[in-house]
Amino acid sequence: MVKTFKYIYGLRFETKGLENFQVEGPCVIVSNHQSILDMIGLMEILPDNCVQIGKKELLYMGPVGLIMYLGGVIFINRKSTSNAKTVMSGVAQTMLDENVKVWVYPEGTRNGNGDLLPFKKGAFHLAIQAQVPIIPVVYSSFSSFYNPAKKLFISGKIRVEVLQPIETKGLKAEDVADLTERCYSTMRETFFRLSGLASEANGSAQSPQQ
Ligand SMILES: CCCCCCCCCCCCCCC(=O)SCCNC(=O)CCNC(=O)[C@H](O)C(C)(C)COP(=O)(O)OP(=O)(O)OC[C@H]1O[C@@H](n2cnc3c(N)ncnc32)[C@H](O)[C@@H]1OP(=O)(O)O
Ligand SMILES: CCCCCCCC/C=C\CCCCCCCC(=O)OC[C@@H](O)COP(=O)(O)O
Repeated sequence: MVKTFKYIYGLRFETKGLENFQVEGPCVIVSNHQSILDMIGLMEILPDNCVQIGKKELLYMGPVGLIMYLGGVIFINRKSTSNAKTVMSGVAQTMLDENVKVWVYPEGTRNGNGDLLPFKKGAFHLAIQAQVPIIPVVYSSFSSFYNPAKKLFISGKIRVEVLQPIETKGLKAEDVADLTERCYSTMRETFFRLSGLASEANGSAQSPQQ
């Protein structure tokens, strides 16, 4: 049902690298998060046996919260790191026992500012604790067709790339920072390339013709 919104809003997806989802066993999928429109992009490529990590406030969104709950979304309290850590440690064991993939938005919030926010570390702890690969997924910038501040929402194309899995076998908790940084730079580079944007050192992005 969520996928059908792409026809209503005139969104086209161009997807590359879906074969990278063909890993044996569970994995942690990380992707950038610009807006609620990401839910359409999520459903466009969602692999089988995959659940998402979501903020607990979403559980209270009436029928939508109920659908998410029944769909297996794992709710975390972002205001309590210790609570979120406890939940995610449980997830590491469950994903192995039940062979599920877990989808995390490592920016931890929506960001439509034409760049990626620094990544939170939960997804990377999870992958290392479960010793499963990380699969980065990058969606191009929505800003050419969707910008709430400018009251812009027209039809547009979203490029999606599923990148090659990053192995975590043998990595330990002390490797989380490096792994996070590696994943962040690969995804940021891909984001700028897919969006046709030139990156700037201060984090804001400009299109080459601007
Ligand atoms: C009509 C039909 C409708 C159907 C619709 C169906 C839709 C499908 C549902 C889709 C749901 C989508 C939901 C999207 C969202 O809600 S995004 C927001 C929620 N998600 C997240 O926040 C995930 C990303 N966040 C994290 O991973 C964070 O790390 C978090 C675990 C939450 C902790 O937060 P915070 O304290 O702010 O982060 P830090 O990363 O800075 O961590 C602080 C220190 O703790 C250490 N840490 C973190 N996690 C762990 C862990 N698991 N184990 C051990 N240690 C951990 C981390 O290393 C930091 O310490 P150091 O600085 O390294 O010393
Ligand atoms: C003009 C907007 C058009 C909306 C198109 C909707 C298409 C999808 C249809 C129904 C799906 C409803 C599912 C709602 C799930 C919301 C997930 C989400 O995006 O949560 C925000 C959360 O990650 C971060 O929250 P904050 O950015 O910190 O607060």
